[in-house]
Amino acid sequence: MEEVRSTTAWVATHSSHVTVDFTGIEKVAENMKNSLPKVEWDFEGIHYFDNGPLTVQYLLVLDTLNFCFWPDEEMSYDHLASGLKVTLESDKSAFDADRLQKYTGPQLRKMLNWSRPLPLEDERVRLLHEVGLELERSFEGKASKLVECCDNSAAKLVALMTRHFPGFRDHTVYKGHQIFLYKRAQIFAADLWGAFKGEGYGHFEDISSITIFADYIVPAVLQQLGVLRYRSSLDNTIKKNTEIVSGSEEEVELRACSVYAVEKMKELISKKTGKQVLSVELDLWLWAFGIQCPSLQHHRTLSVYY
Ligand SMILES: Nc1nc2c(c(CN[C@H]3C=C[C@H](O)[C@@H]3O)cn2[C@@H]2O[C@H](COP(=O)(O)O)[C@@H](O)[C@H]2O)c(=O)[nH]1
Repeated sequence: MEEVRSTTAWVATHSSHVTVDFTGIEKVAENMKNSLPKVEWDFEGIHYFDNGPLTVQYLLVLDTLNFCFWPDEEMSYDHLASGLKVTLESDKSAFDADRLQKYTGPQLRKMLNWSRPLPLEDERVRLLHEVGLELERSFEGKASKLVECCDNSAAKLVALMTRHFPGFRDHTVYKGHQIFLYKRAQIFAADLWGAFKGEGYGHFEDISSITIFADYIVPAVLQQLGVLRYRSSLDNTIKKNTEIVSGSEEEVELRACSVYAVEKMKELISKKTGKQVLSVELDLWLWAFGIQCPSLQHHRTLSVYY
């Protein structure tokens, strides 16, 4: 995760389209210092949970598919989480590694109770197959084995995920430098931590090492809070819902500056309160705020990473 931290900081100090506003960070930190808002994991009540290895399998499948909902206005993360939950409740072997390798687009639609093609459906199917195959080859088909290999380290888990599953390698090149964001790999660690309440499969000694998960909701919230400022051309692009190309300077800056800004916010809140704040806690608060704000306009990039 050090790579995520240092490379996103590099983007923030070389950015052309997005600026991190330290006065904005100061204001948010000042507001938060007296009442650190805690958002419960699964505040929506949409996830599968049985306190065992099947929950780990569920979360891995969920985060394999946890990207790009916006092209269909009615599709959202909630549909995915609850659709997979219902599927697993009615068929406990639905996410066995051999079955993951065989799903088709129409079968995935059925799982999510969806009648039209899903956004990036072929990519979703390909990534499911990839995860099933590698789980079978290296982890006896079980996501729980993968987690057991990590010695209660979230950093090790992210490293293992990105080593074994190419679809989780969320990195890019910006102004000649390799930038790491690792959104879905980190969110998998955070989901385990949240679901198991920091115990069992969710026990990570270094949960403080993970950063926020750079998606399309958090940058929009940060802009609304005055923490990020956009150049007018980027602002117009977002307001007009014009697509931003994956890997473009604008896209990388939106994501990387979000990670960097929340790291700075976290340091400031910790300094003001004398208490350790986690990026994952700030992320959940920002994200929950964002999805409850339907007028929030976010950037649109077709991507399998977020
Ligand atoms: N930064 C950040 N991004 C997150 C999440 C989550 C869900 N986390 C669950 C874990 C525990 C909680 O109870 C949450 O339910 C999804 N996303 C991203 O949002 C986008 C979908 O948005 P919309 O189109 O409106 O459904 C998409 O990029 C998706 O990947 C998060 O926590 N943090």
